[in-house]
Amino acid sequence: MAKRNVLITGCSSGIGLALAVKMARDEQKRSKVYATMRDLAKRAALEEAAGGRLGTALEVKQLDVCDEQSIKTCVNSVPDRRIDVLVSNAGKGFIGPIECQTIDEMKTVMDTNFFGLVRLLKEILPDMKKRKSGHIVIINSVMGIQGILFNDVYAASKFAVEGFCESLAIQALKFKLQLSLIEPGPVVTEFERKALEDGMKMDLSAADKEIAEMFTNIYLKNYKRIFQSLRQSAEDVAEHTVKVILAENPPFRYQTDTLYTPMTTLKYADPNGDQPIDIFYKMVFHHDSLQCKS
Ligand SMILES: NC(=O)C1=CN([C@@H]2O[C@H](COP(=O)(O)OP(=O)(O)OC[C@H]3O[C@@H](n4cnc5c(N)ncnc54)[C@H](OP(=O)(O)O)[C@@H]3O)[C@@H](O)[C@H]2O)C=CC1
Ligand SMILES: CC1=C(/C=C/C(C)=C/C=C/C(C)=C/C=O)C(C)(C)CCC1
Repeated sequence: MAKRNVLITGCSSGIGLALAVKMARDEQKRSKVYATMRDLAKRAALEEAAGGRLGTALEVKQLDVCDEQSIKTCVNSVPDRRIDVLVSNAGKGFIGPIECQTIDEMKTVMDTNFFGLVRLLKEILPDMKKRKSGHIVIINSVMGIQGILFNDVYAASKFAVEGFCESLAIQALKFKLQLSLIEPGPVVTEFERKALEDGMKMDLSAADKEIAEMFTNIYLKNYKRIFQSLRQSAEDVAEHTVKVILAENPPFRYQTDTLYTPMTTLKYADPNGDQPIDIFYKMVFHHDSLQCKS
């Protein structure tokens, strides 16, 4: 069987790096991995982790999901432009009260997390459709299904991906293409460190006192602890993603951590949408009265 070409975005750290290395280390040598990143100055960690697979099963390439020309140049450099599996992983977190975030900052989050995927597909989907083969794998988030306090814009960017993919999956089926959304819960990566660092130095003067205190004393104070205790590792998420990539009939949605299944199930179980909001409200403000409405 011919090797499949796998292009992954955002491989300078975290899930992208772990997945690129895992795919390249496959003992059956089933894949050629194009591990991309926007800033090649950050390639050392990936190259070290790839070890002997570098230059054979894994090649490092530049790709910025916010730059159409960089996507085109990267895709054109792949033999016959043949990408069998596209893993859209590049993304950024963003936490805090919206009063303290600028529209430009919000646009960067949407531009990376949502339009980044759209740009990739505009370049890669037409070839997949012509070949009538291809698998599009998106590292999305449980926050694409259920929003969480102080993640308003990040959750919106991940919800946008869900709506886009639900629509596209119908067309994809017509062309025999597969589309899979990977939905991790918290994962300890640079994502967590960067979001916490930005949150800690956020100017909260535009928010009212109650909201500023809630963000500092409830959200930021518990953030590290919640991420440390309820998290998965990037390697764990990569392991699950490899299974989805190699599956004969890959699922449309795949949650990497069953811990979050009750949260997402509740969302679908209550058509009024009140229960998840009620539970999160109690979780944050009234831990003592945490129970489902009957
Ligand atoms: N960590 C978590 O808790 C969770 C993460 N996710 C999702 O997983 C994905 C990977 O994140 P994770 O590994 O955790 O975090 P990391 O911060 O470790 O990795 C994010 C990667 O995306 C890259 N990136 C950011 N902007 C661009 C861009 N414009 N073009 C190309 N690459 C870019 C970063 O590059 P650079 O180093 O240059 O910034 C980095 O390589 C994201 O989509 C995130 O939303 C989903 C659920 C939970
Ligand atoms: C910190 C914190 C909470 C949980 C945060 C979680 C669970 C974040 C998940 C982030 C993810 C999944 C990011 C990537 O996509 C609660 C429970 C709201 C209570 C207040 C403090």
